[in-house]
Amino acid sequence: MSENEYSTIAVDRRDRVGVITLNRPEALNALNTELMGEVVAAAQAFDADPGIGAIVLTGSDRAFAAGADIKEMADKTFSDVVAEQFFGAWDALAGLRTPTVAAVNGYALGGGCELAMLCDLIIAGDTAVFGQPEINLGVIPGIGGSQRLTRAVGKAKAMDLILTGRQMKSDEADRLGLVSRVVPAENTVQTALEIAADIAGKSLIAAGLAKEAVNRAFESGLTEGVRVERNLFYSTFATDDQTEGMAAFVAKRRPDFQHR
Ligand SMILES: CCCCCCCCCCCCC[C@H](O)CC(=O)SCCNC(=O)CCNC(=O)[C@H](O)C(C)(C)COP(=O)(O)OP(=O)(O)OC[C@H]1O[C@@H](n2cnc3c(N)ncnc32)[C@H](O)[C@@H]1OP(=O)(O)O
Repeated sequence: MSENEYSTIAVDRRDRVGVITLNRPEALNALNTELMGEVVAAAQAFDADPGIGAIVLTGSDRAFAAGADIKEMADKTFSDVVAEQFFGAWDALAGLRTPTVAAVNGYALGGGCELAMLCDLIIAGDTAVFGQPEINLGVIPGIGGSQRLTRAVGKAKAMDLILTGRQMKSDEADRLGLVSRVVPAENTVQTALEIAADIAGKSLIAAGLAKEAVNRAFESGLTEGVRVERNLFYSTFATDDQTEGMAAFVAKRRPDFQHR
């Protein structure tokens, strides 16, 4: 779809940074099937564009996303949700090569917190609140929240947040390592754009390999993870970017990465 054909998101491009803004303010950016489909379509389009080196995902001042759309789920049955192909959308986001940066102000709850945790970096405004309140609805996190939150903050805090459904403010999220940085809410998006532009100025190949290596830590034991990292490191020496990067340092000049 072209950038102006989306109805639940706004899509923008700032040089080498793709920007996706959730745009369902009437429902605090609740994640319904239409919105998730559009987010994935826009993100995959940016991911396929060699001119894009990073993707920023953001919402409004009041809400990044207040969760999956409860009104869309309320009448679903066990068979309905088992049959839904909804999870494919989330798997597609998790599989992006391009580094992703979530810029979070306001509510990131349930699926909203899970969506932020699918991103590689989370830049939180000081008004951001995170949580997995699904238990209040008689359900549990369903898109990785119990897995990614536990790996991010540890069992004790994850159990606290998931069993009580409480909200966690940005300072606690920062202390626990759930978020990358906390900034004044008025600076959240601009800071995320600046960080994304910084990443987009690196070698796109090296950034993709670095992302794969870090994510492998979620999937492997230490020995296997170090082995994978080592092979990915070796592979950087097959790229022109490694040659250019190291030659630029020696010559005391900025590298001109060509992403190959
Ligand atoms: C994904 C959909 C589809 C597909 C089917 C397949 C199902 C299986 C796949 C889905 C798996 C999902 C897994 C996920 O882990 C599950 C969840 O995310 S469950 C939802 C978790 N989130 C919440 O429980 C938060 C709910 N919201 C609130 O508690 C409050 O709104 C708030 C955030 C504390 C803010 O409170 P207030 O400031 O008082 O604002 P309001 O409550 O009045 O809200 C304003 C307006 O927005 C509507 N709204 C808010 N949150 C949601 C939501 N999650 N879904 C739908 N609508 C929401 C709210 O109803 C108000 O609208 P209005 O009533 O004025 O029309």
